[in-house]
Amino acid sequence: MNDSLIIQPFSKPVSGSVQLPGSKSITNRTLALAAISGSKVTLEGALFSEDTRIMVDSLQKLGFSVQDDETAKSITIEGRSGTIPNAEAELYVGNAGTAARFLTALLCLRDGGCYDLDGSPAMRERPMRGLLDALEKHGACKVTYKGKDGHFPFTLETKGLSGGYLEVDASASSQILSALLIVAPLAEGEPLIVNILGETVSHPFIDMTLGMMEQFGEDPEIGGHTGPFKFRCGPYTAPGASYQIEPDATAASYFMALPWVVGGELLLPKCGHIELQGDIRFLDVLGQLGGSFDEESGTLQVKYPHRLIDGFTQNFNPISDTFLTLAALSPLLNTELTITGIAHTRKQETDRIAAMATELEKLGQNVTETEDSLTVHPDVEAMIALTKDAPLGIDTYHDHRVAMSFGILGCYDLHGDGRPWLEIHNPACCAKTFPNFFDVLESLRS
Ligand SMILES: O=C(O)C1=C[C@@H](OP(=O)(O)O)[C@@H](O)[C@H](O)C1
Ligand SMILES: C=C(OP(=O)(O)O)C(=O)O
Repeated sequence: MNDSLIIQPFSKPVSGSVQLPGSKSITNRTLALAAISGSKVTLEGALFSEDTRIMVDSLQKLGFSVQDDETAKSITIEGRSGTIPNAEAELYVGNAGTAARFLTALLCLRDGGCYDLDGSPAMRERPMRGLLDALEKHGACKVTYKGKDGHFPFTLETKGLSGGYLEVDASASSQILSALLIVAPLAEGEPLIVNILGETVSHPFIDMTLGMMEQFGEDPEIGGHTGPFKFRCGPYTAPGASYQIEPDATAASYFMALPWVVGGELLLPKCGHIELQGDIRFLDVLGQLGGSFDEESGTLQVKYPHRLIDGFTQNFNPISDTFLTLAALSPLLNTELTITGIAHTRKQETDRIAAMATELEKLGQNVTETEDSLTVHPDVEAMIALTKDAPLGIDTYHDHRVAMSFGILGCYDLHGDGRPWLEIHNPACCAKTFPNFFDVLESLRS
């Protein structure tokens, strides 16, 4: 793919059906749960992208048998009942938050292992301390940092996970808690009780973890879904020989938004059956923008009979991966938009609040940031003036969601004559979760 992609606006309302990739979060959770189960499982409808490739490659380096078939979108993995086959490995987790946190916890199940872990430059800045401190304090590992304390790269000398009582600060990322919950039932001896210190962000992802642990035969004994959590001891059992992965609800958010931008309607097969992913609640946000949704045989139909353009305030903490989808469209609203609850996204692929603010300001929008919020005062006239002579370039900061969100905005026929006005730099960064995003968008145009 070229270094830059000029987005061709849609000259007529969109219609058609979008085949979405499998969920990143469910694919990488299934791989982690299956690896430490006593079962052989085939993931169907799995995501094939950078983040899941990293998980598959790492599990193979650790000695697990993992076979994948990208054409069939299936991955088969043989569980080793909590054993990590190889005692030594060098793992590279790129910028995959799920792989970084889930693998770190998984490794600690091995007594006497020594693993070197590193990530991309962005990952070296992302929060790991809550997880590493909890594991180290519990005696499950010794961590030697090779760069900045609390961050990648580090060496993990692992000692096995014992039962007892463990406290974790997961206020920087829910993945820290999810990682511990995934390994908790494999603790040796007495059951492991996991207690949360302070607030957790993105709580629907904790529900996803607990829901999938339940599918794999575990159920917390106490504390419900807010903790403390206590599981029985023993490996997981897969719910069957195959496991169907839901389509990715965050990826769906771009195509839920597209008909609002260009008119028309889209069909999203299997999106009517999404149960594990909180991001499907982005539909409630779009409902406030006039969206109407029908569900037939699991296919979700998205259309906008009334294109409401009033702005509003919304706490995006539970669905923070989708805040960029809405923020990028804010220039097309007619009143101010405020998004709150997103401080933790400053420590994700990039500082997402700063990235969105910078790019929206480039488009002439009046933007105010606080530590945990973003307010946009839309100014469509300024955007028209700034793009009248040539397409304006959007920087994407190696963040797939910045690229995809502004990609949807660029589909709007801003000048009324089909002239392109937005150019996405480094569109290939979508490979993290949705490698063919811009091809799918193009197919809808024709
Ligand atoms: O557990 C998961 O699969 C995820 C949890 C969320 O991370 P944070 O809890 O760090 O927000 C989300 O942003 C990420 O894309 C996927
Ligand atoms: C935050 C995200 O990813 P990660 O799994 O790396 O945290 C994301 O996909 O928006």
